[in-house]
Amino acid sequence: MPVSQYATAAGATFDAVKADDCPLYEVAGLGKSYGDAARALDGVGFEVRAGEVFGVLGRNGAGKSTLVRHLVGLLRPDAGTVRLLGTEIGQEPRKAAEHVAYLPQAESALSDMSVRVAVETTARLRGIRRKQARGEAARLLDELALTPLADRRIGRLSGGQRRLAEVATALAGDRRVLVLDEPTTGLDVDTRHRVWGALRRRRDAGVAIVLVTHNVAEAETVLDRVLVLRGGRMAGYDTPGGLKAELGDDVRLDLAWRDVPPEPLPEAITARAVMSGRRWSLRLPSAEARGLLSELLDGPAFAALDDFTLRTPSLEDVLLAGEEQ
Ligand SMILES: Nc1ncnc2c1ncn2[C@@H]1O[C@H](COP(=O)(O)OP(=O)(O)OP(=O)(O)O)[C@@H](O)[C@H]1O
Repeated sequence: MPVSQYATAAGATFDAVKADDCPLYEVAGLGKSYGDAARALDGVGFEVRAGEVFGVLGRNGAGKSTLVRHLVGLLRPDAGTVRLLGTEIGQEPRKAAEHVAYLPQAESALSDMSVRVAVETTARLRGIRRKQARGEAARLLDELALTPLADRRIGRLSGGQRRLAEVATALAGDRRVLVLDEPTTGLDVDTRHRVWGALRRRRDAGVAIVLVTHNVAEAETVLDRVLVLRGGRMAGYDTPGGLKAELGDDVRLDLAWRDVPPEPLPEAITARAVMSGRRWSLRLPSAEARGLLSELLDGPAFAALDDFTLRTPSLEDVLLAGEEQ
């Protein structure tokens, strides 16, 4: 298999499969049930290539964690196959251990270590020599602004600080595949952006990143391709732009009322808006949205409006689309 050298932001180099070579992951017809419950995954198939951030999106219970646990060899499929670098993962579980860094939703194994020791130890376990591991840990902590917390025990950090330390350990050791389940949960906005930046740099260095996240609006800036899961089935598989194009020329109209919404309102609004207290939101064809908005702005309802926005669809709208129809 042809390989080429990529340098990562952490300073190390390693052989990574080129983006246009064979995919790192090939998943076909994946199915999984937990006992008698409905299928957690059904007929899921996709590829993940080097040098891309591949997003797995979906609502709670859609099957995202079940899917990534298959990618790292922690679950065996009931149906279908998961291939990593051409080999079926169940037949060679060591391959995942060798090439993939996995960040689960909750990581407790590292609680007793300091941040620095956890990152260094993870790098060592991933085959990096002691001196290099020390250097890599220092660079990683610096990159993620964790240096001030380097000597604190992970178990004694705040929830967000702990999550960031766990992200740092996932990035240690320059793995060619990162499988990250909700890496930014609990992180503040600056820290989330720092993590997105770190992921982008690794993607640019040829690393393949599988990313599960509920921070869809932000993740959109980093995602190259996306798999949308709904009830364990594939509801979309494309670039963010391709998925949004499927929504046609629809736009989203968000309305925030000062107090109680006035009556009467156009039925086109009341019948279709998703209402969350004073905030209403609806997706509709752009021409209709413009008409409705000017009707609202010209009528008595205008005085009751606190704010409104009319915008083109986002990836969040793609996720919402199946629920609204
Ligand atoms: N260990 C388990 N035993 C039984 N059912 C499970 C188990 N783990 C998950 N499930 C079920 O499988 C389905 C998919 O769960 P999964 O955790 O993969 O969803 P998810 O998309 O990761 O959700 P979330 O966004 O809430 O993390 C859900 O219906 C869930 O209840």
